[in-house]
Amino acid sequence: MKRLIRSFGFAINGLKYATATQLNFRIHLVAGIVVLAMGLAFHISASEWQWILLSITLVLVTELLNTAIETLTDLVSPTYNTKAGHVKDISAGAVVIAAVFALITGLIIFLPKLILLLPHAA
Ligand SMILES: Nc1ncnc2c1ncn2[C@@H]1O[C@H](COP(=O)(O)OP(=O)(O)OP(=O)(O)O)[C@@H](O)[C@H]1O
Repeated sequence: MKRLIRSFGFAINGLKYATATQLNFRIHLVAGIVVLAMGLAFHISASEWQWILLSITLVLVTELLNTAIETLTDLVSPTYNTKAGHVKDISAGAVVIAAVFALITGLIIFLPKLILLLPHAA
């Protein structure tokens, strides 16, 4: 049990490090909170919540893995190296794919609800 709590503490340290050092992670965290608030405001359905939570999780997890890969790359290859550049670019590409997925999901769920709020939509 003590070991489990210790491991959890290390994981929390990782989250703190990513939040403190990565602007993109902070931006995605805030975007996730805004989307959660929108979900509450629009009373979205259980299946819509599942898509939203999956999207937020996917973006934050890829951001964290990207940060870990960037940090490891800097450690292994502090000077310029073409392969190190590819590793970072590929890792950043994974974040972009997750973010596009999240954006499209958000548009599918919230755009019709936002359009209904427009004055002429009634
Ligand atoms: N050691 C390196 N060798 C070759 N190219 C590199 C190296 N480090 C970075 N690059 C190139 O510069 C880009 C930006 O690298 P950087 O480490 O600044 O990532 P970043 O996404 O800007 O990081 P951060 O999230 O910290 O702002 C990489 O995607 C890669 O193309």
